[in-house]
Amino acid sequence: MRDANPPCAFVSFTVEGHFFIIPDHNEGGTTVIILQNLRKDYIVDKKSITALKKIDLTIERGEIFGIIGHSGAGKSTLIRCINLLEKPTSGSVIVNGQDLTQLTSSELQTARREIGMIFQHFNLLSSATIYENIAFPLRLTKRSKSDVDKKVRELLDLVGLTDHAKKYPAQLSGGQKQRVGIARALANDPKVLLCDEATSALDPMTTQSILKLLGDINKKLHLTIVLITHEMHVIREICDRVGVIDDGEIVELGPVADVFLNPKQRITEEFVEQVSDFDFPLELLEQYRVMPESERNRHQVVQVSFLGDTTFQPVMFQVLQSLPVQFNILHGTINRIKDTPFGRLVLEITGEPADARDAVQQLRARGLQVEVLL
Ligand SMILES: Nc1ncnc2c1ncn2[C@@H]1O[C@H](COP(=O)(O)OP(=O)(O)OP(=O)(O)O)[C@@H](O)[C@H]1O
Repeated sequence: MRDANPPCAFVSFTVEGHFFIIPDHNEGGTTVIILQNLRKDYIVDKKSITALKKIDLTIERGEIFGIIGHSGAGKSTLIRCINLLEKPTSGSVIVNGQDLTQLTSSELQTARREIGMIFQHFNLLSSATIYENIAFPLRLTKRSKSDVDKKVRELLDLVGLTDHAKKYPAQLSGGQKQRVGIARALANDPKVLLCDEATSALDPMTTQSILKLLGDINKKLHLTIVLITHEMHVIREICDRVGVIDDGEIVELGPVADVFLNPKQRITEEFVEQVSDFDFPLELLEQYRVMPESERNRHQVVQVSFLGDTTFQPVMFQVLQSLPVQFNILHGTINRIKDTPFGRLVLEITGEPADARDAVQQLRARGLQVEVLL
């Protein structure tokens, strides 16, 4: 599990009130993106619209970082600030150790080769073949014809489109077009891939296959991926960490599993509910509420959440069997958050109230998350 605040491979210092940040070459080089105090105002009809207020964010090399938010929250502006397609009003954007806001336009052009990007509507050249679409960014770097050919064929193979090289975009499905977009974005071996709602125009099956491809590429190339989405299942499927953006601010940030298990903001709870397949019928609790108090006190209903290895370990049953209580499973599911198994059970614990409380404490002491429902 990664830290919410990953280690930084940059050193920062202040001289005469000015804040400086430079790469620390003695470190392993784990930090690839730093956004500092980022603000973006758009001016429309002489009125200012604040799209980003005060964004501070650090993204580690090799991680898949998701940004989720509702329409208008500032997601597109934020991701487009990372390659300076949008110029921030203030703040710094440090990618691969360079503050992009300080570069000349030709330096920025060079720096952008290290930052690939894919888009919701693919942005392919409709009059060029798939081969030519992928070759396009390579030709801008003055590579030899044979180098270009070798690289295009490697990329076609990577995204599974070797047999489609001679086709035109209009002859491909949406998923295949996005594969071309991915191949084109990877042509110059970028260190970062930005995904702007890359699966929003695709059906669920195709979305899965594109997310799988992005996950595989992340592992194979150790590529840092930043994606924006309004769909929590995308975050759950491939992201390591997530930032929730609301009204231009990141209101919650952390490893995906933590955010799923313990959402702190109402907006995050709403996003988590989008993908919740844990529909415990709350009316089941009614049968306890109508019991005489003396009998009701002997029943406790708890929801136990498991993450990672504990999901398949008999920890819970060992604890409950060691105490003078009986238990009964009322409801349960097992799912996955990225590669981590994640389970939830609703249990009825029957026994003396003190023993039931003891059971809850012992479960918590073993690292299980326990919420008392009744
Ligand atoms: N080019 C622009 N000119 C003026 N205002 C803009 C521009 N782009 C975005 N905005 C405004 O900035 C705010 C954030 O927009 P942004 O597109 O970044 O949000 P978003 O979360 O990506 O939304 P969506 O999911 O609908 O694309 C909104 O109020 C939007 O109207």
